[in-house]
Amino acid sequence: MEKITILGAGSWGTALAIVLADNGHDVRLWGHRKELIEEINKEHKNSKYLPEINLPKEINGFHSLEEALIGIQTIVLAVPTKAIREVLGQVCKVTNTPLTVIHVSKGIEPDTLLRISEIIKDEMPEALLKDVVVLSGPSHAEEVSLRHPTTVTVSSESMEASEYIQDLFMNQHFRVYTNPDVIGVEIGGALKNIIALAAGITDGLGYGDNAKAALITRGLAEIARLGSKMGGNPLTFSGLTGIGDLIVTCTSVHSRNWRAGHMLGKGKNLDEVLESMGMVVEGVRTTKAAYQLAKKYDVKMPITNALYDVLFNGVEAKQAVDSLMARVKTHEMEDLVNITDLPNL
Ligand SMILES: NC(=O)C1=CN([C@@H]2O[C@H](COP(=O)(O)OP(=O)(O)OC[C@H]3O[C@@H](n4cnc5c(N)ncnc54)[C@H](OP(=O)(O)O)[C@@H]3O)[C@@H](O)[C@H]2O)C=CC1
Ligand SMILES: O=C(CO)COP(=O)(O)O
Repeated sequence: MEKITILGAGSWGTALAIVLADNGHDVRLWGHRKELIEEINKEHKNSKYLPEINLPKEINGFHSLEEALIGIQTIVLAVPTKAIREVLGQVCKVTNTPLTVIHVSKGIEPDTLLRISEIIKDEMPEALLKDVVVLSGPSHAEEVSLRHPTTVTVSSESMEASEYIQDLFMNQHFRVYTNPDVIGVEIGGALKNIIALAAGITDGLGYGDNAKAALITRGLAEIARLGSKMGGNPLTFSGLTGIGDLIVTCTSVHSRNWRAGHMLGKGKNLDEVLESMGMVVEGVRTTKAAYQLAKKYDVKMPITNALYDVLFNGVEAKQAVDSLMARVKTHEMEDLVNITDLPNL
């Protein structure tokens, strides 16, 4: 049995607390809202984020970060990307113990263009950081908390750390793979949210499955184009953290990004949508970051650019789709195959 503290008592932090509690670990769930922590401890519920679920009584909620970290060597960081620096800053003030940091967030920081493992290294002194491990894959909290079959991948520069985390989480309902490609895993997990927003938009506009299949496929092409230029293994994008997460996020009603996109497609404006969600929609900030990354790496990302125009430049969703369809003709495998090398079929 290990002692683990999860930072962030939202949907995903709470669902992962259930997995770890089911595996017999001593799980502490830290959240910054006192009422929520009291509800977890007294009623074994998290009514805001997973209202249908009764939590295992073994999950202990903490409101004091200092108390939550006493005797702890492993933490799970389950807050939105934009809160990571703030939370880690608080962590570094209240512990002296080197930590294995498992992060489960899916985003990229605009402007710095750092991936989450890079933000963690940037924010924590080396003496406090033992290992960084990312856990990612097609895994909606709503289904994990019901113990429905789910598969994810963990990745770290240290295979030993990856295998340690694999063992912590793995059970009959939650199957964990390892993959040494941290860049590919983090880029796939972050960028699929952009495509999910776009898929929500086309669904909201009333376009059908053809449009969604096109977005998933061409979305994967642009994610893989950027991700491999950044140093990711192209094969990672055909795995759980690439196409796997892209499928689940673009097709599931649980997806916050898809739901936000759906409202945009129905004509709501971005502020109204984010206000009504009450949960993090990572794809919005990540669209900004990916737009900047595409420029930096000189990679074509037409779907990302179109979504950027809808979110930040006031372009109508339908007009953005029309412009994507009217792009100059091209070869499907434009970056992978030199057209003159193709066999003359
Ligand atoms: N939900 C899911 O199925 C999955 C989510 N993820 C990723 O996990 C990350 C978290 O997502 P998710 O759990 O869905 O998000 P939620 O919006 O459900 O929960 C986020 C939690 O973080 C808390 N929080 C926000 N800012 C701070 C802060 N500054 N200090 C302390 N706590 C803070 C929120 O508190 P408050 O209530 O006050 O807002 C809330 O408890 C995201 O990056 C997401 O992409 C990954 C896989 C699956
Ligand atoms: O990453 C997720 C599922 O794997 C969750 O996606 P959403 O944030 O869109 O709900």
